[in-house]
Amino acid sequence: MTKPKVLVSDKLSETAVNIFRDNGCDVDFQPDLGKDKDALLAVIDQYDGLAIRSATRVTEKIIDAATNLKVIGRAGIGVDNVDIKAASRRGIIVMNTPFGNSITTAEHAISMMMAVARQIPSADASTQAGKWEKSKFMGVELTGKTLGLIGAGNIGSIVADRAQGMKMRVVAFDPYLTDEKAERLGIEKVEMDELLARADFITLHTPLTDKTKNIIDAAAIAKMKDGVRIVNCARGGLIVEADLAEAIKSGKVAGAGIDVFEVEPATDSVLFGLPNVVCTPHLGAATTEAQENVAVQVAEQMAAYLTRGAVSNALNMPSITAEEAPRLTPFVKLAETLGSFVGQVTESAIKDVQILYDGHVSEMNTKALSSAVLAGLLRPQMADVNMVSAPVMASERGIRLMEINRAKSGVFDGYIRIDVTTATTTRSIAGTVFSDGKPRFIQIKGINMEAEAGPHMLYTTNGDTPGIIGKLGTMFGEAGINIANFYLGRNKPGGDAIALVELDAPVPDDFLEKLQGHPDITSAKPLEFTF
Ligand SMILES: NC(=O)c1ccc[n+]([C@@H]2O[C@H](COP(=O)([O-])OP(=O)(O)OC[C@H]3O[C@@H](n4cnc5c(N)ncnc54)[C@H](O)[C@@H]3O)[C@@H](O)[C@H]2O)c1
Ligand SMILES: O=C(O)[C@H](O)COP(=O)(O)O
Repeated sequence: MTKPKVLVSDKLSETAVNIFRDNGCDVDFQPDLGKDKDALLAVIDQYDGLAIRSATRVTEKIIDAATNLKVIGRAGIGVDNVDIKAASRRGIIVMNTPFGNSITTAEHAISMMMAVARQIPSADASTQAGKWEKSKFMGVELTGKTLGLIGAGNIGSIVADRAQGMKMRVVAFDPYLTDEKAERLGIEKVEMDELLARADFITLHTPLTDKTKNIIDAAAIAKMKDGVRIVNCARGGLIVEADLAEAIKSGKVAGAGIDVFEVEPATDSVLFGLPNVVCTPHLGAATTEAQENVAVQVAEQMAAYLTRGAVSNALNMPSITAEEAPRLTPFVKLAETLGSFVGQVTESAIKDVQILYDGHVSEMNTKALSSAVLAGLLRPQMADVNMVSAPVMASERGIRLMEINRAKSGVFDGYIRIDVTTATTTRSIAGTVFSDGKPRFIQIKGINMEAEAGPHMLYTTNGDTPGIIGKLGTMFGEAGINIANFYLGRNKPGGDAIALVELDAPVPDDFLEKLQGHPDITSAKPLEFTF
């Protein structure tokens, strides 16, 4: 088997290279390549994995050219430099390392807060310039002051903890912060306007999203206390730099610590040179410890996915641990097969997909299984869809997904049933996995049967009349088509009957037409399954 090939296109610790190699991947370490988008574009089709930090911009154009890419690994937290939508559509997993640099970044935010409180950079420059400007650099204490956190996730929580150690009172605005977590952290949850009105120091710890972009603008600054100090070690674009610059000049804002900029690298900024503005070049994650953490973690995660199918910390796919992967894999295959069956017999737009997980299957990673059902269902329409892209494709097509988990309710220890509804009908199929690890159909259209899924199958429906099975068998024989397996089922004597026929090769077109024109056969559909 050829080894997966990984490109490291940013400045990652070289430990990552060894981890990739030790875990069965070939790796190209080109730490400056990511900054040159044309160079990246020219080589990206050679790689199965791309490991990056924030300097590589993985645009839709890069993703379109990345015909072999399976995983993008961000050694760090923010993934705003990756077009996740485009990656998902192409079935490429995007993973990050959500905790590896959080302590380091929180410490940087605290350092910035202290540097701004005591004007340390300017005092240092002045002192080293031979001036002794003791009265010029009057600072403020942190003890007893109110810190307002905008965003109280991983980094915000650590900042809160460290600030409390310095006897600050901490309030936070974060719509997704639960009351229980706020209580556990010992912080007061407040609305944005209250935070702006009460905080002596404001630090930002949110991702850059449509909602957080420009969250600190002139209007927000106007609601702040006079003499407030602001720190941004999260993302450029959260603060409108021109508005902050005006507020610094007017004295409304007494200082700012800025690690991240609207445009990076920031070689020029309206904030440069203003009094008590402390700037660093996106150094939040820049410690030996954090860089080692994120490099090791991203390499382990990517290699685990490329060589063993384990998924962790993916932003566009449910996690699958290396331990559960072997047990889950046959059920993923089953889920895809059930989806594929219905996808192949459905020729109109799908509205709803209901997936029932019964018995022990309901305790598995059903998110991953649902992605597999959708992938199987959509593949007849979209050849390249996979478990990553299927949920996006389904939602873009307005397909509603509903999952039901249920305790064991029948003879099987566990099974999956899917009901797929179009404008005119609902199709239903159920299946399970036996100890041989192979998918079995156990019910089609509510009719019980037990059929092993094979690569080439024919599905027929007919009225339950005497002699039909013999007629079918004769037709196959006369056409010289060998039957590998023949499975039958009916809802009641004389009612609806179905047959699933496994063949050694795909059903020839002329034979299919003959079957479809036969007066005793209601429908005949060829089915192909890839395992
Ligand atoms: N400067 C650096 O080098 C550096 C290093 C690491 C992380 N970061 C950035 O820091 C940010 C936070 O990282 P994290 O690990 O704490 O992420 P996180 O996901 O743990 O926390 C983000 C928090 O922001 C909150 N949030 C989302 N939308 C919000 C809104 N509209 N208003 C208020 N809060 C909102 C979320 O509920 C969440 O609690 C990320 O953008 C990350 O990229 C920067
Ligand atoms: O989101 C992050 O992890 C930080 O912004 C760090 O970015 P960097 O890896 O480019 O330093």
